[in-house]
Amino acid sequence: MATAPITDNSPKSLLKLVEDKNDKSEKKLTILESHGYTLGKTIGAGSYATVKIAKSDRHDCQVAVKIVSKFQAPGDYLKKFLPREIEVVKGLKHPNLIRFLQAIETTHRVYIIMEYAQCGSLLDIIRRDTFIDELRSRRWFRQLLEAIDYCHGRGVVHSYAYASPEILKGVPYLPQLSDVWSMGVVLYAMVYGRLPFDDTNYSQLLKQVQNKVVFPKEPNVSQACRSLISRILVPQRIRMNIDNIRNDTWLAESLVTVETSTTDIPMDTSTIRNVKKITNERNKETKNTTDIGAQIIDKRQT
Ligand SMILES: Nc1ncnc2c1ncn2[C@@H]1O[C@H](COP(=O)(O)OP(=O)(O)OP(=O)(O)O)[C@@H](O)[C@H]1O
Repeated sequence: MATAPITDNSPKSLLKLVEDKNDKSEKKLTILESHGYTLGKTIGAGSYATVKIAKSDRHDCQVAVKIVSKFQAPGDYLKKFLPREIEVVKGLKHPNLIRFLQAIETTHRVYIIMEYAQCGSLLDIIRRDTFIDELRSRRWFRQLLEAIDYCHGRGVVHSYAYASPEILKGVPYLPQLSDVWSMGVVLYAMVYGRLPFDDTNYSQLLKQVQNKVVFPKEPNVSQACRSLISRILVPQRIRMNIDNIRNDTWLAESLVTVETSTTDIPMDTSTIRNVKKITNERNKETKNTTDIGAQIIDKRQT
């Protein structure tokens, strides 16, 4: 009895094709995909994490995904500091702070989903522009001030990597005033594009922070701005507080010029984030005990 040859069009091979198709559509989704996130390119890397951009179906926008590998990050960071940071940032909702959206933990990784800052970190912007002109510095410093004030109001102190003299000396200190010191360091870093103190050597740093702050000749920074910095970078008993700063002449100066300027601020939704890191790597332990990872996003005032 003659038998029909098996051709490519035979039911069997068609069936095989269908099976292949099914295999593809049933491909296992990654954990992020199953939560509605499609990962894109890498946009940055920190000490323990890689940060990638992603498209979120749920939020219908781009988000940043911080991916912490459990095999690379130290135990203390994973068990103590990271969970604490997540707990704290969950409760913070302010227009000048990067919004925390979700944390997902798997056996291998922790994913932190957050608002995406289009222009990267403040460090990225300083690196790109060498220093930040006073108009932008003033606007961003105001936003920093309001964000920090908001955090303080919620009992959250954000001690940046820029430790105040009282923290370096290990004497009793007022956390809010230490944050003010750190803000002074950030303002200095913005307008000069460098740090006021050399933090590579602890004993030198300790000496420097107790001396009068020194200003370089270049770039040219206004007397009013220098005066503000030099009233912040002083011992805590004479340091300005947030309310004093809010009413400072330099900071209170009108923003009208900023809003109408055509040359200023090339970015529409320019962002500052991660103000804590304009510097060399610092003592992680000190930083992680207090750091809430404040990130500032500039939602340009209109
Ligand atoms: N929400 C975000 N939007 C845009 N870029 C981001 C965001 N979060 C992080 N990045 C980018 O990824 C980089 C690494 O961020 P990450 O938070 O991991 O580390 P870091 O805080 O800068 O450094 P470290 O962890 O070493 O202190 C940042 O410097 C920034 O360029």
